[in-house]
Amino acid sequence: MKLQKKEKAYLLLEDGTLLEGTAIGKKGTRGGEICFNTGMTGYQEIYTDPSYYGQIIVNTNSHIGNYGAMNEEQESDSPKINGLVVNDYSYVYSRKLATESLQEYLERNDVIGIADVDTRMLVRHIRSKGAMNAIISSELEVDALKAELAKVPSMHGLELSSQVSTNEVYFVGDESAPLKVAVLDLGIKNSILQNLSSRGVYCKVFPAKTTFEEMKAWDPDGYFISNGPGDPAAMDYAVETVTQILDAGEPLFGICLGHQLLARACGISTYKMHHGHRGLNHPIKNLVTGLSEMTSQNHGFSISEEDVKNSDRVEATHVHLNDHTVAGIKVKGKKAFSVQYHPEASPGPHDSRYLFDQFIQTIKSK
Ligand SMILES: NC(=O)CC[C@H](N)C(=O)O
Repeated sequence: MKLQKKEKAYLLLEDGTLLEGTAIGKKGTRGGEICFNTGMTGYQEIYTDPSYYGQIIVNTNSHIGNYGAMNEEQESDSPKINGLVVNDYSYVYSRKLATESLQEYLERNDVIGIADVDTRMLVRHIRSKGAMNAIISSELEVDALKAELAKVPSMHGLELSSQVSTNEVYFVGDESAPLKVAVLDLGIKNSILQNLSSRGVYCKVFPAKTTFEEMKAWDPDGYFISNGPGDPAAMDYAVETVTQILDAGEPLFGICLGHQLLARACGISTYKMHHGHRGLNHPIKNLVTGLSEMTSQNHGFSISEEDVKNSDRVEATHVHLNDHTVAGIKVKGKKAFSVQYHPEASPGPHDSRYLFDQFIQTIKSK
């Protein structure tokens, strides 16, 4: 093992909180919205989930890096987080299948991070003060850092999907599969596409700003609206696409950002949560079956409970048992439904994968 020389890094929060730690990953300075994920495993899947684009992630699990990194655990082509905050960082790894250390992986992919931070204190701080911007630096002193932090845009009102979506159309699955689904890529995770293709779905993945007419020209059996980063209130272009899919009466399934956009297309407003839901053990109740499921979550916006209650267009199908936020909806009289959480897991429990089967049943009943 190469001996690591410890270099200082700072983490500065928008409310003035300043923490000192050790620089990890690539050296440099980068800001974003700070949020925490409570998952005990799956760090590489989290860092490569494009929904985290623009955000600095704090892992609450205190040991990070100890099982290294490997290609099969990428949820997109590279890490998408703007920064990483951890407590006990491991430069060595002890998993046979891993191909490199987390340090090699982060350096190679330009991810800036800080270790040796009291993450328990930091998480309690974010949980009581709410989501805010922050900046990590291994090169600037505090005054210069304050000036850089002031330039970091607020997540409120930010459109980010078009920056992480594919530029070119591509296909996933077997061309001779029985079903064809048009996928609107707003920052999609690989495991969603795997969950569809392994169930006999041939997927054509379209860039974020594709219109309904362009997708329809392929003559798909159904439409999927993906997860992704940013504020759904800044995505009228995608709300328009979803509205047209609904008007055409086509089967539609949305996950996370896709859920928020389906809600907006039905006149339900979205709002920024105090500090969001990010972890692998969020309890959800399915209001149709009465059964509960443990879910993987990653969202900082939510759809209005009040609007859903008063809506004659949608009904709630799932509720989050910790705070009673709406976790799933279906559109009355349509073949369209969505969930706020991640049935594909990766990382996380597999309780909710039945939703992919439900989508396929919905398409078949067309
Ligand atoms: N995972 C997602 O799709 C996140 C959706 C949205 N960007 C949010 O933070 O709520």
